[in-house]
Amino acid sequence: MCVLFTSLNLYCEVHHIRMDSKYASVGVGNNLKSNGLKRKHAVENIKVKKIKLSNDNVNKTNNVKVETNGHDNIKESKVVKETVQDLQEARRQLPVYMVRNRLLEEIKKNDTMILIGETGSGKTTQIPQLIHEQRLEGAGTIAVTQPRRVAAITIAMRVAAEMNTDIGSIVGYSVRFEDVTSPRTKVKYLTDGMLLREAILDPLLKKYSIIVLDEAHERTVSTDVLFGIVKLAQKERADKKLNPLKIIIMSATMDVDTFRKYFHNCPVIYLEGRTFPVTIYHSKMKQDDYQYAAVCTIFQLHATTPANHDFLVFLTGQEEIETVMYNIKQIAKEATGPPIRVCPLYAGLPAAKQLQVWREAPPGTRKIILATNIAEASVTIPRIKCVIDTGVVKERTWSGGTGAERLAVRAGSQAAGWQRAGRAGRTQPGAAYRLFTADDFRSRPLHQTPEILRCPLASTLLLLIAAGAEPSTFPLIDTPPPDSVKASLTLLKELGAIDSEVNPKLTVIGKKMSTFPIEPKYSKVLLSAPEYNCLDEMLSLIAVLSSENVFHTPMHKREEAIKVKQKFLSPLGDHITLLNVFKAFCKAPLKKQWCKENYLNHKNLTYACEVRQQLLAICHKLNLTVSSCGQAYDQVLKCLLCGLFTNCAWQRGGAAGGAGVAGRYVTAAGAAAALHPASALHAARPAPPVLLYTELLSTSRTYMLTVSAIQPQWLHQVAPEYARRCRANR
Ligand SMILES: Nc1ncnc2c1ncn2[C@@H]1O[C@H](COP(=O)(O)OP(=O)(O)OP(=O)(O)O)[C@@H](O)[C@H]1O
Repeated sequence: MCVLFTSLNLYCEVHHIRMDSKYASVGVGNNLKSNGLKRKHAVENIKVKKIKLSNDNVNKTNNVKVETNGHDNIKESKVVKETVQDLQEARRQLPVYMVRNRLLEEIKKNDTMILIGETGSGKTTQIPQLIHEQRLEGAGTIAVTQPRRVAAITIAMRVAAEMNTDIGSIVGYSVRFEDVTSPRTKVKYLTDGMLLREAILDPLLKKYSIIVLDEAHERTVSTDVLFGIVKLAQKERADKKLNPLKIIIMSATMDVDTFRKYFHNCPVIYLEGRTFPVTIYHSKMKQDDYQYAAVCTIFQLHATTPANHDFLVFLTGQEEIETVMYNIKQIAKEATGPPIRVCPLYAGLPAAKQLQVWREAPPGTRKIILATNIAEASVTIPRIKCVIDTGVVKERTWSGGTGAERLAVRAGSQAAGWQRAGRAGRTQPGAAYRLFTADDFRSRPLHQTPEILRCPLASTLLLLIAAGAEPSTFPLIDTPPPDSVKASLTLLKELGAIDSEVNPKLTVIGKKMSTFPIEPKYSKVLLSAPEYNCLDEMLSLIAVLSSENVFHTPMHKREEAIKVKQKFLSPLGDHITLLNVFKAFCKAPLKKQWCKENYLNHKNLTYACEVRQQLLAICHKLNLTVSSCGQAYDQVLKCLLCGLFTNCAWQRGGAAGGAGVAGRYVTAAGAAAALHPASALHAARPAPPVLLYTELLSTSRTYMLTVSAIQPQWLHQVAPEYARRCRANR
C-alpha cells in the first residue's frame, strides 16, 4: 500500500502579498504559474482596488489551544475551550480584520461590490460583524447567503460566539426546516434557497439593507437566481425611493469577469493574505482507484502524524463514504497510530449527525472526516491539518428532452481543488494531498459548469414566478438551455401550478405548492392526498423519497441483505415497499439495533422522520386533513400519480410481450428504459404493462428507479388531458 507524492510547496512565504495580481482565483499559493492558474481570465483595464496587508502584527496563534505537559505526549494533552478573549485574539489575526477600516470605507462608498479574499481570510465571519459594529445596516438586517445548510448553521454559531451573544438573538440562521432568528436579529446567515423563498413573500427583500452573497463561485441554481433577484430589487428600491440595498458578492475563487459584467462593472476588491500556510502535495502518478489511494494515504499519514492532526477526505457520495468508512475501521484494528474516530459528512445525513463533525474527539484520538463537497467551501472544521482530495465529484446532468438524469463521477474544477485545500490552514498550518498529478490539475477547467445549465428547473421556475418574475426576461448570468426551460414550464403547467407557459402566473394550487421546500411534483402529491384520504401515508412516502437510500446493502453481506429485504417487499412495487419499511421503523423500539438487523440505514430513516415532521407542519398551516387510507394502497398509488403522471412507462410491445420483454419499457418522452435490478418489481412475472417511476437515471443504460405497477386506466382518471396526449404520441 503506497501512494507516492511529490511535495509542491506553493508557500514561499506564509503572509504573501501579491501587489500585481488581478487574478480572482487566488486560492492557495502565491505563484500563479506554478499552481496552474493562468491570468487569461484576469480583468484587464478595470479599476481594481487592492488592500495591502501588513505582516507586522500577523501572529500565528491557533485558537484551539493545546496544553501539553512539556513534552510532545499528545495523549496527555488537554484541549482548552476558547474563551471570549481567545476568540477576540483569533479575530484580530485574520487578514480581513486587519484591513477593516479600508474595507468599511469601500463598503460605505459602493452600492455593489465584489470581494475576493483567500480561503480562511475571514470574509464570511468578519465582514458582517464589522458592518454591524459600525451599524452600517441601519434599521435593516444583514443577510449572508450560503449554498449549504451546514455552513450557514456552523458559521452563525461561530459568529455568535465571537460576538458573545446567544444564537438566535443578534446573530441567527435560517435553513430549510429551521429558523433560528428573532426580531432582534441583525446578522442572519441563511441558505440561498431560503432567501429565494423569502423573495416570494417580498420580491424587494425590504427587510434587508445589506445582502452578502457568499461563495458566489459555487453557482448553485438558487444563487444564480438570487443574483437576478437582488439586482432587480436594488434597482426597483432605488427607483421607488425606498430604503437602499447594498450588495456584496464574495468568494475566494470566482470568475470575476463574468460577475463584474453582470453587476454593472462594480468595483472589485482584492484582499490579500492568509493566516496559515497550506502545503500542496500531488500524487506522482495517476491513481486508478481513488478510494484505494485515499485509504492508503490516510494510513500513511496516520502512522506518521500526531493524534491532534485531524484529516478531511473528499469523496463523491454516501455509498462511497460508507465503503471507505468500513475499510478504515477494519484496517485501523491492526494499524499503528492513535485511536481513530471516523465521521461521515454528506447532505442526506440528519442535521444532528452532520454537526457531530464539529464535536471534539477525546484527547489523543484522531478524527477522520469523510465528506462530500458539502464541506468543500465556507466551513471551518477546527483541527483539520490534512486534506485528502480525491479530485472527483459526482455531478448530475439532466436532459429536458427525455427527462433522464445522468449521474457521473467527474474530475473537479481547479476552483474546487483550491477550495478543498482551503479547508486546511484555518486554525493551524496544514497540508493538502491531491490524489492526482499536478499535470492533471493544470488540465482541469478553472470553474465548474453552473448548475443552472445542467439541472431540472421546475422548482426554481416555480419560485421565480411566485416572486412575481417573468422567466423569459429574468436577468440570469447564464441562460439555461431552451429545452430545459420549456420542459420545466410544461411540467408546471401540467401540474396545474401555472396558468400558461407564456407569461405564466401562479394558480391557487401553484401558490400552495410554492410553500413546500420540495420538488413541485412532490408538493402536488401532498396537496392531492386529502382527496385520496392518504395524507398520512404520503407524508411518510415523500419524506423517504426526499432522503437518501434507506436500504443498506454491504458488499460482503449482499445475499443476506437481499434476503432480509424480502419481508418488506410489496408486489405493488417499491413505493409501498418503502412505506412498509418506514412504518416498521416508526414502530421499532430500539431503532438503531432494528436497522442493523434489517440492513436498513438508520441515519437516512431518521432524516426522513425529520423531513416528515416539517412537511406535516406545512400541511397543518395549509389546513390539510391528515388521514390514513389503511391498507388501501391503490389510493396511495393513484395519489402519487397526481404529481408523477409524467413519469409513466409502458411495456414495449404491450402487455402481450409477457415475461420475454420484462424490464424493457418506453417512457412518455419516447426514451427506452429498463427496470433497475434493485426494484421490487424486477422479478415480477408477467411484467406489469404500465409503470410509475420516481426517477430516470442514465448510466450505461437508462434505468427507472423506485417504481410501482399502476393500472393503465388510472392515468386517464388522474390526468385525462395528459393521458390523451400521451396516447396520441405513442
Ligand atoms: N467554527 C470555527 N472554529 C474555529 N475557528 C473558526 C471557525 N469558524 C471560523 N474560524 C476561524 O475564522 C477564520 C475565518 O473564517 P471565514 O469563514 O470567515 O473565512 P472565509 O474567508 O470566509 O473563508 P472561505 O473562503 O473558505 O469561506 C478561519 O480561518 C478560522 O481561523
